[in-house]
Amino acid sequence: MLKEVHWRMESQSDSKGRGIEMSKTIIYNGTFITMNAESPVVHGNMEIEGNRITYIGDKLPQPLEQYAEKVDGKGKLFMPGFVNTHGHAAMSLLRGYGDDMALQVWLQEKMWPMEGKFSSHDVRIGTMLSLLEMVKGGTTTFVDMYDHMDQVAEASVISGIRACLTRGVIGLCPRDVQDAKLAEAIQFAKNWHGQADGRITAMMSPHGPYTCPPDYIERIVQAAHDLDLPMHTHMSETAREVQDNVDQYGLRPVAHLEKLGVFTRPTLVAHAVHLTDEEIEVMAKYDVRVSHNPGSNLKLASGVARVPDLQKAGVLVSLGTDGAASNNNLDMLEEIRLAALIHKGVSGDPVAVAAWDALKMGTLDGAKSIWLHDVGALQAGMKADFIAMDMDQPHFYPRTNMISHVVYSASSRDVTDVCVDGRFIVRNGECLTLDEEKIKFEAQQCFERLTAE
Ligand SMILES: CSC[C@H]1O[C@@H](n2cnc3c(O)ncnc32)[C@H](O)[C@@H]1O
Ligand SMILES: [Zn+2]
Repeated sequence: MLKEVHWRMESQSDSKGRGIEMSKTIIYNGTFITMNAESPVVHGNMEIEGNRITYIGDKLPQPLEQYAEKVDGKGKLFMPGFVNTHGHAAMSLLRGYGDDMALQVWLQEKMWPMEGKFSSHDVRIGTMLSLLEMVKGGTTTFVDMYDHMDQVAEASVISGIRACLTRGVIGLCPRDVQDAKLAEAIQFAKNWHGQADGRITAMMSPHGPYTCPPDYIERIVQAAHDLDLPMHTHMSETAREVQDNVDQYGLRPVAHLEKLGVFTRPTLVAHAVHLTDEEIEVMAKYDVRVSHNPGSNLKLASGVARVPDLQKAGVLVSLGTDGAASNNNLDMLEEIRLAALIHKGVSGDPVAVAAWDALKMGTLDGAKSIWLHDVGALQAGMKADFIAMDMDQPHFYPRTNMISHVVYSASSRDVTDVCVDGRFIVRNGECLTLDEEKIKFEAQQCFERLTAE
């Protein structure tokens, strides 16, 4: 499954026999969306040394021949890779298995029975299928909450992607099972946080307030304190969830999680669709970050999150796909476009989420949402996580506004190259690190075995 890819630094001599350190890469003659508001689009060159961008601008820091790798950027649009801030990668095995259902029915009648049969092999293959789709579509960082997380971490390392991973725990089980799941989540975080040159980070995750009893959530918060890790959870996804929370605990989910101390840790919540003005204020006060999942929320008929109100209140909002069983793809360009479109439609305000804001949610704000402060923009000093798109397509003409073209016209099929941490993992549309044919074949086998059992 793992393709051998060799990366070597070239060392050469110049005409006078002096050694030249050929360790840098230059992308020349390109168009770059930087995500820096002061110079959002740059025409010129980007220099990379190791895993960092060392220069971006219209100059050439050193003569072209002195670069170890030279990439002709003509006809290519470069931008930061997408940051998918919520998902369950292994669920791509259940793509198309339960459509046109509301969340609770979908979970209880379709997903949970099938997930109960998942082996660690299934999680590995499902995750690899998702990784292929994500990297080929330009995602360079993803968040994943699931079970058998060692498989997810190993697959992520093999693929070369950047990942923020968490063993999600559901606490609707006897105390000894709760204990075992929490111990597993702690061990996973201890083993993997900071691994792969820092490409892997970890969080602690109660699945949601409706699947974890209050005392269990408190214990998970304590573990997050002990490990100094952030929290990630589903929250206020459906109106029914909010009403059930009020009926069971006398509080809406935000007050409930606040009471349990969740927001004393840095927190990223997924969905946050059903919020009051007061809840938005509380979230802003605690700097709670929101992963907005418009595709999944529309498909499960959960509603539309109050993104413009959250942003006005100062809440950092990013974008996630959720799993492929509720989306049904992992295409961040689609989420970016949906974010830019649905909030205009719902509010009647054409700038409710403008193109630039949607693109920022899918890149720079996504990175910030998971506390990565050197990812998400093309700028000297930032990590070299970027993608290239083929601009020589009809839908990129005329050359009016490249940001508009990416948000409103582009497709994930336009992504040609993907670089994470200074290493190309997709070139000319082909994933260099994962064996696509083998993974597709094995994913089909997993699905057939799961549904035959
Ligand atoms: C404990 S591992 C993750 C768990 O989450 C389930 N899941 C997938 N999508 C959603 C969603 O939109 N809301 C709530 N829970 C979701 C998945 O089936 C796994 O069991
Ligand atoms: Zn989810």
